[in-house]
Amino acid sequence: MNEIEFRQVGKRFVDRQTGEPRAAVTDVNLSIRSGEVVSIIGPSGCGKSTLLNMGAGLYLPSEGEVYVGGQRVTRPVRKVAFMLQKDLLMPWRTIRANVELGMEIDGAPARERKVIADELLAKCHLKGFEEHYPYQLSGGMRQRAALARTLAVDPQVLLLDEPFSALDAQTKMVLQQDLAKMLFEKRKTALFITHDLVEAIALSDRLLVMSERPGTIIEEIVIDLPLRENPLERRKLPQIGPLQGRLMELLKVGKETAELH
Ligand SMILES: Nc1ncnc2c1ncn2[C@@H]1O[C@H](COP(=O)(O)OP(=O)(O)OP(=O)(O)O)[C@@H](O)[C@H]1O
Repeated sequence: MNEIEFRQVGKRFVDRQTGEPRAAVTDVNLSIRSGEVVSIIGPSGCGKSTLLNMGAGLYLPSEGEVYVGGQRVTRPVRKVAFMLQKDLLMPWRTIRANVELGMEIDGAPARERKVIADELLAKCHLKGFEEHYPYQLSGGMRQRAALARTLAVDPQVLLLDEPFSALDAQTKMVLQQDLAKMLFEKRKTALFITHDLVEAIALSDRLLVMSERPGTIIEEIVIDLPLRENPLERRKLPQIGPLQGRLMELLKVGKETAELH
């Protein structure tokens, strides 16, 4: 079954300079099967976040339709969780209370919330930090807490907008490993945005490459490699280099700088 589907989706925003509507994305068609992890890569400003916002029901498409779990998305839906570069933890709540937030809104009993939150925090290597406040944690630990909070509501679909881009390289790789493992074990569907080409290859079943604004999908690349549940090992495969090279060609990385010289 297709868990996420975009049918001829376009989105226009009013241009701040001209006051006229201007297309941010155009004619986007994509289908993501249940349990698949798909990454979107593309130049800055091509509309990646706009696509994710439409998937989450935060923006409505100007044209076309978005479906999640077979249902048309017209407002934020419960089965979709969003994770951003900023952890958005509430500073006045403990880490456990932050993880419990979504379950609290859903009306889950306190005992059940605590069991689920503590289990997820342990999986995210935050055992012993349940009673700490966000300011007492490092950036990487806060992002782990944000991941635990995202998973606590047991969403069908995860929309991840550059969740690790603010982290240092080593912390990022460890978090990718945790995320990949959990997505694999729980058979979650995920749509992931990143500027990091190796991260995209290491984590995904498939990549969608977007053009410059107005963004549309110009290429689909199936990552026919093992070890999706273990990106630390997948990174070491010899196919990674050539795949990265192909993506750099598609994104014309370095071409503009070369022209300047
Ligand atoms: N709410 C808005 N109002 C007006 N213009 C917007 C709005 N949101 C996005 N845009 C414009 O739409 C285009 C696509 O933005 P978007 O943030 O989706 O791109 P992106 O590919 O995620 O960028 P980046 O890689 O830099 O994060 C940009 O030119 C942006 O300025």
